[in-house]
Amino acid sequence: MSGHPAPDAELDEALALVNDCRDSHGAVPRSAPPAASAPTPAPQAAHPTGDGGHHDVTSWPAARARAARAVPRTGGETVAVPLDQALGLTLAAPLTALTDLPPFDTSAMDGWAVAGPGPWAVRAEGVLAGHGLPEPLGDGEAVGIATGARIPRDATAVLRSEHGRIDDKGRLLALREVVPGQDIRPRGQECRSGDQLLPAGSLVTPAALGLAAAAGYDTVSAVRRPRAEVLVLGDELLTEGLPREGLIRDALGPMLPPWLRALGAEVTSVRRLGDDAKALHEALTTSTADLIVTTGGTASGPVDHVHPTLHRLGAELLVDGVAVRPGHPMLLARLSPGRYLVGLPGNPLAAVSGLLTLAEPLLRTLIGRAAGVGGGATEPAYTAPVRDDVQGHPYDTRLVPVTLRAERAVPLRFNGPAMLRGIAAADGLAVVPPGGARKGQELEIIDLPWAHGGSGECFT
Ligand SMILES: Nc1nc2c(c(=O)[nH]1)N[C@H]1C(S)=C(S)[C@@H](COP(=O)(O)OP(=O)(O)OC[C@H]3O[C@@H](n4cnc5c(N)ncnc54)[C@H](O)[C@@H]3O)O[C@H]1N2
Ligand code: MOO
Repeated sequence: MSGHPAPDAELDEALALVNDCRDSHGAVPRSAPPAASAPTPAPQAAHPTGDGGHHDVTSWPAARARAARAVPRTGGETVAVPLDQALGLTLAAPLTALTDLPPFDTSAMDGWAVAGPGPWAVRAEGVLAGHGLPEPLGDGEAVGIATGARIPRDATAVLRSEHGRIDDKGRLLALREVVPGQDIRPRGQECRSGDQLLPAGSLVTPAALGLAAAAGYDTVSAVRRPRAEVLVLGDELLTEGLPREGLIRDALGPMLPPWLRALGAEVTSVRRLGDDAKALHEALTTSTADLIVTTGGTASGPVDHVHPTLHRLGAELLVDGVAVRPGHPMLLARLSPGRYLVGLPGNPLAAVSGLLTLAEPLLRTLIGRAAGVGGGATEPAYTAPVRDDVQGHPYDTRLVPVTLRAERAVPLRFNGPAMLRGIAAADGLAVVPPGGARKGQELEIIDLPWAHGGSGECFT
């Protein structure tokens, strides 16, 4: 579709790392001036949309901010979730300790609990973790104790097993100086009952689950995952086998559900509707999802049914076209209070762009993790210097797949709107301001869910 020559065929490698960041439609001449310092984009881009000019195009930062603010900050519904199902959710309320931690004075080491200065007479029966309350110690007495066991009343210290010796009269001798309180973890050392351990809005991580359990929780109060439904439009799409006779494989049906899950949604269904306006209308009127994500059909071709269907439904278009490449026909609509639609362009990298520009900020607010939203950014901005000059669009932001090497962002080839080869090897998308970027310029990086660790844990 772009009409660009294929990348250098001699460099037939999985991904070459070059400064080859052409616009898909050849809209940017090679002489387009790279920006020495990035201009601040205007809230509304002033240039024509290229699709008939039927709407105002929103700047990329403004589109993200609008998507983040489309939903009330209160976020979604609060639910009590058992700990084993809460990973990846957001805390709807602060995690407050239900107990002191530790809940009682405990021994930090295996050895003896001792009372007063030694040598000590050693009791016959020791104290183990999880057992009943031991008898108080008298002055000059010691009792064998295990790590985690309750400290007997009136004990003054714990002597580690390697620091004590039983003499031939059966008395315990200290081989080191004994400091009062040593190796005793006093009740409440970590927290007192009622202390806030994590604020509302925190991600429930494996560590948070451990902390919640230690602090007495069986369930946590979390924000319900927003329900998302994916509607894949297009008569040309195959779900299996090789492309043939003008038909191509659907790349978005397999890609979007796990990605939406990584952004916090519960994907209830993926439906392939073809280019059928009636089916689309019916799907939009009957869906109970919080978020419908459509793919394709956003432009103004003869079978691009998204705009006419939204118009017919009286939906409120919150964002209708964004000054970003790829992906500029993306849109965000409110179907009714609490029900949203993100229209992703059909070109696969353009769809990724729409997902990260509109669906991500919207979902962040819906899952209650929008605390950091301000001035349009949906997360605290994170930047990296770009390794090479990057060609820009004269008016629009560009999102360019990059890998991060030695703390520099390396632009990847195969970044055309219809290509997934670059993004599949990327760690993030660099945000290239209108006019382009110079080698060494700090660019905002949008992280991809798999960028850290690659364990797949993000796709819960
Ligand atoms: N006259 C104009 N035509 C187009 C414009 C424009 O401004 N004026 N914009 C172009 C841009 S940019 C994009 S992006 C696309 C957006 O098109 P749609 O959202 O209407 O998507 P389709 O036309 O249905 O498909 C576009 C392209 O993507 C392929 N596709 C669609 N779905 C999938 C899928 N699930 N998996 C893989 N590939 C998919 C489809 O076959 C087309 O090649 O419009 C331009 N046109
Ligand atoms: O080029 Mo289209 O940018 O949005 O694929």
